[in-house]
Amino acid sequence: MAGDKQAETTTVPAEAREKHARLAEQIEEHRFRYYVKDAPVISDAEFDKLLKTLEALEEEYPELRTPDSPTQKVAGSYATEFTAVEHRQRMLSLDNTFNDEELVAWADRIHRELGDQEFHFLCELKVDGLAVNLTYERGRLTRAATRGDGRTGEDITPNVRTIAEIPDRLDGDEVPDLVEIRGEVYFPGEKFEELNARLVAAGDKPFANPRNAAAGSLRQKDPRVTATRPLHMVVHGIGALEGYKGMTRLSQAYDLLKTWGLPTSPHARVVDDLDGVREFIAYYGENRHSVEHEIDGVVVKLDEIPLQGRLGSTSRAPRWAIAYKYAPEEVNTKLVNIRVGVGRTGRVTPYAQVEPVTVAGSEVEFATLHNQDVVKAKGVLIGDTVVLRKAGDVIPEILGPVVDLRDGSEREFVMPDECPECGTPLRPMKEGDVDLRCPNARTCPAQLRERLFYLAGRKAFDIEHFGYVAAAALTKPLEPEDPPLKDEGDLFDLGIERLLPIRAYVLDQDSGLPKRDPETGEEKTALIFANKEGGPRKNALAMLENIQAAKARPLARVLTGLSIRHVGPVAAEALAREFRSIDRIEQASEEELANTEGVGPIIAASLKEWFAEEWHQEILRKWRAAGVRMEEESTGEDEGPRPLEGLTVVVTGTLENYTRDGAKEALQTRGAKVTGSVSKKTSFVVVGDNPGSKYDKAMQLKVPVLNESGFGVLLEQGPEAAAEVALSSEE
Ligand SMILES: NC(=O)c1ccc[n+]([C@@H]2O[C@H](COP(=O)([O-])OP(=O)(O)OC[C@H]3O[C@@H](n4cnc5c(N)ncnc54)[C@H](O)[C@@H]3O)[C@@H](O)[C@H]2O)c1
Ligand SMILES: [Zn+2]
Repeated sequence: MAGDKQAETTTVPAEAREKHARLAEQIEEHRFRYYVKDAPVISDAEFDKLLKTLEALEEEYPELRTPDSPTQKVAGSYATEFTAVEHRQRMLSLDNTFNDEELVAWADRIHRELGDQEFHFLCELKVDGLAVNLTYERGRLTRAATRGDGRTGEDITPNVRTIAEIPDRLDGDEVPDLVEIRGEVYFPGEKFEELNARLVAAGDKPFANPRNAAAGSLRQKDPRVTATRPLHMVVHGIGALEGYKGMTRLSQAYDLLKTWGLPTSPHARVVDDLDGVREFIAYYGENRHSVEHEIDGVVVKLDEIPLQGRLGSTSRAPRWAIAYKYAPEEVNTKLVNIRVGVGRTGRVTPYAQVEPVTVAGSEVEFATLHNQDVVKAKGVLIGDTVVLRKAGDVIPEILGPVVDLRDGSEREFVMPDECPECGTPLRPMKEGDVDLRCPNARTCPAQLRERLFYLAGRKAFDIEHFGYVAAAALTKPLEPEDPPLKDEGDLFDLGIERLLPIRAYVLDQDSGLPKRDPETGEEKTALIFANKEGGPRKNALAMLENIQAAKARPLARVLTGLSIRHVGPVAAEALAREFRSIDRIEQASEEELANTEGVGPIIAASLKEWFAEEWHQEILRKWRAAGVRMEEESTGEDEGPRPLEGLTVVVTGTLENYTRDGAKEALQTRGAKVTGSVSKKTSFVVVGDNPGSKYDKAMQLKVPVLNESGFGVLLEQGPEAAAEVALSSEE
């Protein structure tokens, strides 16, 4: 019986054996593309899944776990362009964990092995680059090599010598006879696009992501090419060591390496227990992008070097260290199309439409591309498989193409000459600008739709039930041909009769594209405001009611709703507070506007431009006629007397009894205008400690200057009394 049982467990079904062989071959192929060609065709997450599948298969049929299996080896190989060199001590990989349970299991095992021994965890960042081994003999860099298969790497000494951060000679007299320094070479993310732009311009292959760029840049046949690449290194370990004693803690060894001039990481941290490790993991999970290099996780190590030796290693990884991997932010997907969108201010931007993929927990179908130069710089073609990245809450972006998967059917993106929504020829925003713009601001359906959507949004009129679909339907219905809104001027005159017959596409707010029926794939159209019986929908009536209610919104919101360039909610608040009516804003000189705190010259110019446009004036006329608020209503609190009306005051330096905002408010509630710069028209300059150049300017222009007690006089007794106590340049 016992014999039978054995036979059962050791017989691997042919099917499993074949599956194993197939997977192993695929894995080796991907490793070759990744480590030797620096051009993987699948994402790391996909690759890890293949490896996990293989591991699971070997778990089920341990017989398959031969020393040759990809699960048992340090991944990697070496290319024939380089001379093969043996590492003195093997370069290992790391075991991975993806959750707390696995981390606890790893730590438990250490506790078991070490018994009562005290030990510490050293937490480091897992730098996403490629491993290098630097050999220093008597303080001189004699060789640099890639990891290769862990025993044999590629000699890349001349290339590594081009990296400024890596010293040719170690500082200090007390250096070992021989030491192998292990570290990670990385390519900084913010330089990545620039590199691809250069490569594409020269007709070369762009890289898919910064990690591949690091590997590809370092592993150049010609080190002069490497020298042009902004490579950096972080030290993360020590291999062979001869003629040096007394390294007992890895963290202290790093401090020592630092004194030798090696680039150690400022982020490593020693902690006492797993809670400390968890904190470190959580912190960098949140702040993953505040670091100078890409990270794909955290590496936790046993800090005590002698104890590391006691734990030892498997054939591929040390037992005294483990990598905790964060959720992947990069996936591969197909670039289905590059479309162009028209924004609220008419800016026309290309964006990528990709085959929907899930990344960092959400489904992504669109990614930003900014402008046509960015599309070129990234070197992506329509139809490419691309690496898409979604980092935290940031809008998804395309890193680069997977060039090796091209089949010739891909095509280049061509920026259209005409607005995709209204056909107007596009123009640069300003002379020499890359960004193009649809100049048809008034009636371009895209611009009007975006303006209306913004106007109805939280920051402006805040009109409930007036969403993107309604904005689109009111400006570009399928039926009737004539839209109820020519521009936003007509908004407050809308009545239900005009709305009922409207049929339109149901638009997706993110893309501006019609939503599709999931079954038929057809673009959805609907009667937007009428119900099946042809009567008004509840939502439509509520929307109309809310539109009417919105007429009484505070002036700042009305201003925001006008979509004047650069005038967002903050500037609108400043304008409303200062001028208190649209008429007064219009009548103010550009200089007055520019001198208003929170406004400035750019907004001032933009306001002047806006008011000069006839159709904008018509919007104001119509809104006024409809009863939209055009003046700030005086609130109870600041309705008191305004003894400082007509004065312009500048506050500079630090006051003892007032914050800057407090001083400003005290002036404004009394009717004074507070500006940021001193001119001849300034009535008073209030100076605290360390006033700086505004004080000098006041002296120069002979503007009365008040110290803090003089400021008190101004507030309490008014301008005449204040003038008496003012300092002036005569004194
Ligand atoms: N997309 C593909 O086709 C493909 C193919 C092969 C491998 N890969 C990816 O490569 C990785 C596997 O590579 P691996 O076997 O080298 O293991 P690994 O990258 O998961 O971990 C080992 C390596 O981490 C590096 N490292 C970074 N920071 C470190 C630190 N602070 N301390 C110690 N080491 C640090 C070292 O270079 C070490 O060799 C996986 O992410 C895998 O997805 C992808
Ligand atoms: Zn247009």
